[in-house]
Amino acid sequence: METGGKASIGIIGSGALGSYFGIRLAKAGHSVGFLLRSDYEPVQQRGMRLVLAGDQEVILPSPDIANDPDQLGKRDWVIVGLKTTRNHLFKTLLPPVVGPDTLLITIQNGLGNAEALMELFPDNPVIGALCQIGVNRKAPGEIHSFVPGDGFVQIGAAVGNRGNDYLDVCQEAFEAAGIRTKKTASLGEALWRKLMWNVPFNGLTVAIGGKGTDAVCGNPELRQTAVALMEEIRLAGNALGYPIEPAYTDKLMGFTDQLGSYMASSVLDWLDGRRLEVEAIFRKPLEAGTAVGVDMPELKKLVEKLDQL
Ligand SMILES: NC(=O)C1=CN([C@@H]2O[C@H](COP(=O)(O)OP(=O)(O)OC[C@H]3O[C@@H](n4cnc5c(N)ncnc54)[C@H](OP(=O)(O)O)[C@@H]3O)[C@@H](O)[C@H]2O)C=CC1
Ligand SMILES: CC(C)(CO)C(=O)C(=O)O
Repeated sequence: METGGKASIGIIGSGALGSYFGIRLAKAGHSVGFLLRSDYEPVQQRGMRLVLAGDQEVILPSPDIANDPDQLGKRDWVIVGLKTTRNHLFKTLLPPVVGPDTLLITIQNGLGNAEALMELFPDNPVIGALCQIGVNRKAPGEIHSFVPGDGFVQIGAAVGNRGNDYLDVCQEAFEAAGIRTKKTASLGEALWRKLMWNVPFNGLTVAIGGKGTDAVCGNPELRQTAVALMEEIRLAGNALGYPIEPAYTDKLMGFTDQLGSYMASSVLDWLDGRRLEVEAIFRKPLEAGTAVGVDMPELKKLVEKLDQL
């Protein structure tokens, strides 16, 4: 797709976050096809809607939907919004929509997603999009954004991949669709910085029975554990070559204090009985940090706890 042009986009994993991107990009004039599973019939009848934090709505009365990836056909871009627990489905869901030049964009949390895409499609451009966006699917095809202003996304190319050539056009299309987008020269560093928040706050809030972030921030012992987890991740990131400064821990704690009772996506999964993304968000960082000699006792305990749930 040329700068300023419109892309043909497939959304594979049209849940909360995938639908958020798809609805915004469709409204901006791109040709977006959504792969749906359980939501297919209700969305066929009622369409899709995005309810923004101030109650404003973006409505797609008749979105282009499919319940089989073959019906979507090859796309210019494919946005992957599956939970990482479903990454084993890449090999069946993606080949029908991915052509030789299709840009693959993973909007998933955690480690290993871009790599899994590159393993299947070694010659395709791959971009990781790390979302500081908070959305929830309250009914089929009905997505609620609960971060005022919607937050933002950080995009970066996977190492050794031609995704770099697509960052500008991707940023431009996202911005034009109302998705605030920053570029990063190091997807790895951005991932480890994001893990510094996801590990303590997605993990501890589940481990204590599915609570908001204030339950961790407001309890001295849990707060100390959250800081210790952040430090373990930061040091692992440093050992892997990502220069994350010590002050970043304080910055994230200060930011989280402002959130009030925020329910991380893992808490919503846990409360709804969905599988937790333990591998991508917790176990892979533990393995990667340990492999470069960083002691991660708090993360080890957290993984053991999450495995028992
Ligand atoms: N929600 C958020 O605010 C944020 C989420 N993230 C990350 O984004 C990723 C997606 O999260 P989220 O959108 O919340 O997850 P959801 O569970 O809402 O979405 C996942 C979607 O994948 C679909 N799916 C699963 N299996 C198939 C299949 N075989 N065929 C077709 N569709 C399938 C599900 O369909 P079905 O409904 O039928 O199960 C569901 O719609 C995760 O990695 C998460 O950590 C990151 C930042 C914020
Ligand atoms: C970015 C954040 C904190 C939600 O926007 C998230 O990653 C999550 O809830 O899992």
